[in-house]
Amino acid sequence: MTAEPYRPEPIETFQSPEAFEAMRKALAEVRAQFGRHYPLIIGGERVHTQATITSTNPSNPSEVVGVSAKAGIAEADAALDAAWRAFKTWRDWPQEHRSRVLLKAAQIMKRRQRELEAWLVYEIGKNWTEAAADVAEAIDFTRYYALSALKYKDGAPVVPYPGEDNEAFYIPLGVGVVIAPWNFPLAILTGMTLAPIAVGNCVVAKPAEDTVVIAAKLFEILEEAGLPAGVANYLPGEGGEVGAYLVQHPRTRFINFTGSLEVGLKINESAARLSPGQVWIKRVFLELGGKDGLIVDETADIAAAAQATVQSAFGFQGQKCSAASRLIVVDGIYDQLMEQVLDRTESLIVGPAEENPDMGPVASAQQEKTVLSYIEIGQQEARLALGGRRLEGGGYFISPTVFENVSPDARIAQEEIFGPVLSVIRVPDFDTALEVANGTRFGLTGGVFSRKRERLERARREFHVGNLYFNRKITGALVGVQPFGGFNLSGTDTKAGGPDYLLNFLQMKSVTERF
Ligand SMILES: NC(=O)c1ccc[n+]([C@@H]2O[C@H](COP(=O)([O-])OP(=O)(O)OC[C@H]3O[C@@H](n4cnc5c(N)ncnc54)[C@H](O)[C@@H]3O)[C@@H](O)[C@H]2O)c1
Ligand SMILES: N[C@@H](CCC=O)C(=O)O
Repeated sequence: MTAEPYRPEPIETFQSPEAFEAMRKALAEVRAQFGRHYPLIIGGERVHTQATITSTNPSNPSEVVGVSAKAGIAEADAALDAAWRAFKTWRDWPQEHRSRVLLKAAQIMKRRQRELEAWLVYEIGKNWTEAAADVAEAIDFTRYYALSALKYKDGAPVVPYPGEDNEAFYIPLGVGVVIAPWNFPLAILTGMTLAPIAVGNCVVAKPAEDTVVIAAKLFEILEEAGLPAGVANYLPGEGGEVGAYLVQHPRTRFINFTGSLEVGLKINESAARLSPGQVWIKRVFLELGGKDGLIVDETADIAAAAQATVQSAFGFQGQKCSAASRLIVVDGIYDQLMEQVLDRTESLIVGPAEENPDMGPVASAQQEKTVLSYIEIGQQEARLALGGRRLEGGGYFISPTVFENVSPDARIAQEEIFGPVLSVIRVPDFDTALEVANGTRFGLTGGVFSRKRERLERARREFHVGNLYFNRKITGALVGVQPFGGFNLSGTDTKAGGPDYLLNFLQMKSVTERF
């Protein structure tokens, strides 16, 4: 098999007239397809249900982007059956053949890049570049896992032993359940689905309720790429119902979950309990929330720090697990830095995602409610320096919000808000900054702006997060370049897009023959 070596896709910024025009065209074409129905896909069959999920445009919630079928318990059982049937053959496909299907899927995504971006703009309110980053990451995951899978095909070396023929090789686990969030609804769903599939497993995938249409597009692409029926089953439904059912099911072998801490803990507990008839210990991978801190010390490049802060805090309206939600500033440069942070934040344009503003709407009515409730809490705990308002317009628009004088143990400094709200904490020195940065129950991303080598080296050792960045923004990990996943209650540090990720979905078998 010949394939280009893996390299991350460049992320389109739409500066060229060609890219700009292509995106305008894609937006118009996608808009013309609003309101379509998407059935479940179980064992390759289209399954329509009485119940449905309606996906709307957060920039204008009266617009229906699409409607999906909604799985219940019967469909979940059927999907697990279909996946186990498909597993009987998929597990034995030569690795090159499996990888080839994924490489083809990546190529189809690339051909449909602008269209997929347009769906993301409409369905979840990403501006064009954020949508482009999501699609590029989906392509990256697909190619990276397709190629990484090849390294396991010949098993692992073992030490020779006299009189015996010994070998150790990898086999897939079986059928797993993928439960995805809405915030990277293409990239994360693609990565969590295709990693296990790449090495011979089959999955039942439940996308988030708010992003069923872009998920349906992924399944169209997998089918077109030649993935056999039943290997990946598309099963939108309610998390608390069908998601919870799949998690506890005795025939679920592993659970690949990305989402909130609250749901992740429920899943962990449920999966740990043995269901009647279950003959394995479920593997559970949880990638959860963050309360990510960015430290700026008195030696930092202030303009660069201000720019990175605003990008990290407000990109995709702060709805990234990696978003900077705490800015921890050492006293000496506080006023200078804050002047620039506030200036930059104030100049951000918020509006319908289709118009490619700096910030679109938050994702849903529920998100809007949660973020506004934290803004209210913030007004009691700290000083509102900027924003703090719902904006005019039909969508879920919230102004980028900055709180100053935030105490390290305030709720807005400890709880994940998952919206455009930045808490600024002033500290006397770098030692305190590090202590504050580590002072939450999470440990996902973090950053330091400093020109002092010894401080960067100390942070390298002591800043306890899965993804640490120096002198740059703290979002936008690239597949294969920055393996992604957090410590503490941010999850199981599964490291999506990392060199060992696929091992999570394999088990090693050792066979000895006495000569
Ligand atoms: N660490 C990471 O890599 C990462 C990446 C993206 C998002 N996140 C986190 O995801 C969260 C935002 O996403 P969200 O709002 O979609 O999260 P969520 O936990 O509300 O939902 C995630 C998924 O779980 C399903 N679900 C809900 N209840 C369930 C239950 N009882 N059993 C099984 N499934 C259930 C939902 O339907 C959805 O598909 C944030 O906390 C964010 O930090 C983490
Ligand atoms: N991997 C993404 C975040 C995913 C979670 O929301 C980043 O690095 O910014």
